[in-house]
Amino acid sequence: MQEGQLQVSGPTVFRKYYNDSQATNASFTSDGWFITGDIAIIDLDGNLSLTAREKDCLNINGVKYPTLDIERDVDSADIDGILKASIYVCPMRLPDAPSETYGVFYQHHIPVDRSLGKDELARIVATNRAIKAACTVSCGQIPHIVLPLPSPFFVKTALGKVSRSALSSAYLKGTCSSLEQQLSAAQSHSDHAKDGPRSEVEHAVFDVVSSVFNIPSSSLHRSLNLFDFGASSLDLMRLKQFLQERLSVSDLPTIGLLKHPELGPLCDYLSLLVNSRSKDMSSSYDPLVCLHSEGSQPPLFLIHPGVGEILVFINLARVLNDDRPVYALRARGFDNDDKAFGSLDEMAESYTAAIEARYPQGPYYIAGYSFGGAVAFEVTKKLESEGRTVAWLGIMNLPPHIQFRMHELVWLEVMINLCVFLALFPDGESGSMIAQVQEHFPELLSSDSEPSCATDVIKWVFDHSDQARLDALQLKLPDFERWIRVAYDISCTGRSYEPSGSVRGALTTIFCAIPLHSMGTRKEFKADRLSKWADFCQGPYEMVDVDGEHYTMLSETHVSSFAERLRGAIGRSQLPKDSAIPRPKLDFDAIPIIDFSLYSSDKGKYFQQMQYALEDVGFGILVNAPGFEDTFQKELFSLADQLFNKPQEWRDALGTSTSYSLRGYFRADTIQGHHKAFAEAYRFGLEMPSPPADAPFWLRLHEGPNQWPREDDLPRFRSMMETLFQQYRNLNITLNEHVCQLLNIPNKVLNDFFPSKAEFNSAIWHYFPVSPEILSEARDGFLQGMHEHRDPSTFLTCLIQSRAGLQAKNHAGTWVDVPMVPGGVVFNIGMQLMKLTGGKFVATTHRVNTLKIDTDRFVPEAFIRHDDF
Ligand SMILES: O=C(O)CCC(=O)C(=O)O
Ligand SMILES: [Fe+2]
Repeated sequence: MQEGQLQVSGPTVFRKYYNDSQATNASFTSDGWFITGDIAIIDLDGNLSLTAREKDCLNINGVKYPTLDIERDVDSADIDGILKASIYVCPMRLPDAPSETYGVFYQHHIPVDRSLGKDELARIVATNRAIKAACTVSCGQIPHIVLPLPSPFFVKTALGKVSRSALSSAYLKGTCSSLEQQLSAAQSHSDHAKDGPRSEVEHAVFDVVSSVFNIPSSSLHRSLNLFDFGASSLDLMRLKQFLQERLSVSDLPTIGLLKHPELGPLCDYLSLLVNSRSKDMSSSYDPLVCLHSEGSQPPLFLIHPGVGEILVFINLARVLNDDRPVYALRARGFDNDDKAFGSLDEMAESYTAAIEARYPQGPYYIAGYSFGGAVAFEVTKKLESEGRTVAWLGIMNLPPHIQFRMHELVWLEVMINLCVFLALFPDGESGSMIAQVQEHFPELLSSDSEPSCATDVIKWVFDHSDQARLDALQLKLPDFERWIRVAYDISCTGRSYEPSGSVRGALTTIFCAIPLHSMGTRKEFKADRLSKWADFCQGPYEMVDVDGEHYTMLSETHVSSFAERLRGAIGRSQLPKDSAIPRPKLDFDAIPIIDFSLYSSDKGKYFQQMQYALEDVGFGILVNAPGFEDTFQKELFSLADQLFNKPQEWRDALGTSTSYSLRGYFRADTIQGHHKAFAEAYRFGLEMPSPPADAPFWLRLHEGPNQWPREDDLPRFRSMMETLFQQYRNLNITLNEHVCQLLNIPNKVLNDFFPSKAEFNSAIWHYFPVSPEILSEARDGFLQGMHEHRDPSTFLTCLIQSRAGLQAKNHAGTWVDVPMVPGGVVFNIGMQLMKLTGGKFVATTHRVNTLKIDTDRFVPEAFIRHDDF
């Protein structure tokens, strides 16, 4: 049972649109069935269910793009000059075009037949350009037309929705051609002024690009990216050939195109190439080719299959749509005198280094197609052995043991495989091709290495390939020959490859397609071969069936469904990632010091350090945090010093025993038992009215009027402490947002729960220095300043300290000193935040050790819902 297009016919079905043969032709099959536009399924009992609307999707070369998604993306781009939800993406088919395209129409007040002023045109051109860019980013396809139209064009259907087909057909009928012409003239004028071609070579490049991609030159500009507007591997081959002809360059390196997908840089590169008349413009070998440059998530790295090229990933990168850049790794040996890699390990070494250099911070997402799967496995192990996090490893239809297969791959077969891969023979004819080649070159039978007659064989096969396909690929004999050599060298590296070791943390996904004939059925291939990956994964591992066969799983037909499964797998990798990685938490021997100003100058580094502090240590010291300058801190310490130096009776008069809410002064060294500490404190918070006398004590804790010393007794004390209090609040609110970014949740989530001011309190601690009298009470290197504990706080706890003395316990049980850094703010995680993050952030046990305190230590701190003291 399969879904299909619902077509209806019968006495109750209308037979044509009145006076509109174009609409009729578009909506009826040639034998008179009405194409409803619904996708439906009929079950075994004959029940019909509608499953989707076909017309809500664009169908470009067989790839479907939901129009609503594109509209939503344009809406969220907040483009000047359009109202929210007033934009319609309308599929259309131009006369004689092989595939559908689309137009974008939005509501505007100008009538279509009026001639417009210069400024008005310029505004609309800017809006249209922004819409075009947003659409192209959204679906990878450039709209055929973007037009503002007045409201009468936006006809509603019986269901009250704007009819997209009415918009398309109004456009196709030429109803808005005067407006279209005015805009197109204005646009090409502005393109020229701003961004258009600047030299002869550039004009030539624009012309060629325009004809290869069938886009008017007027809509090309230097910042357009070939991949973003949907270049396929075939397009690139054609582009290369046309550029070579037009620029009279005999051998334009493919890599030159792959590395300069933006028109501007491509023009610069080609200008240099032409001007220097040099054939060799490719720089030294770099395996990475960027196929998609945008996205907020870590990049995906894709490793080439046995043929060494990465063209097969271009479509995948185009439809992946996973908010992450995509890089492909291309084998060595295609360009200049580059030599192929001598071993799989050398290859993995080189790719690992390139990946690390491009994206040092990780985590890594890596996949390999066919032979590339084994390389991806080796790269993953190398990264993990260097302590890096690989979140996901994807292996596309390759078992771990490949030696037997690589030995099967004699030279002849490697060559034929490349032909199959490039579709140089009609379907199903590769077997007979092998037989024919063997008949012509009997010496091949006994040869598993490259035969002496290789050049003749290659030429013979080339001559017997599908010439139309060769033309379409623009593949010339020397390129074909070199390619076969690279592919053969790669397959040789696999002959001695023995998998060993295992992937530690990454989720490993094995994508299973229909295997090559010699491997049996998919079921057998999975059970006998692919499942052996389980022996090489310590982390989670899964098998995912995909559409198509070994060589077609990424083809135009299957690439969308493959992309969907790949996205799913990457998505799953994020869940078990943290629990699966056996990186021990609390494995620290120093407290990280983080420069807050990195947040502006190098966000990546800032978050990397923050992540380590929150996930692995539970503690950190921020320097350059706004509002905590060293001079400000010093004044606070000096005021604290003055407060605690007042006579005992003066301090007792501000004592907590006289405050319902326990605000004020108290001595911790008079407490008996575990909580006894050689310290005293002054507690305060936001000014609050006295709680009712009958309120239960737990509702009164820390909420009430402060017991401030008199201003003339201790000038500036109150105002400085109130300022500090504000600064802590502000810092917490900022850090909450950073925490959200690390947790990958909307920035405001934590601040939405940030408590009202009343629940935000402060204390100033005064720790007594070690003295001969109390020294005898020390046990195991510890004398109590504050007992060993974890904070109960829900948000980051922050404090400033005048001296060292605080210690945090690592996983080995060693106490690590939290150093005193002038102008620093110590922050740490409490148990609530640890629980809220499922243990991602760690609440670390800490204490204050009087043995470390040689002279009075003052600590004004801030806490939120923090009543453990
Ligand atoms: O005074 C210090 O350094 C630490 C204080 C503390 O851990 C707390 O109040 O929870
Ligand atoms: Fe604490």
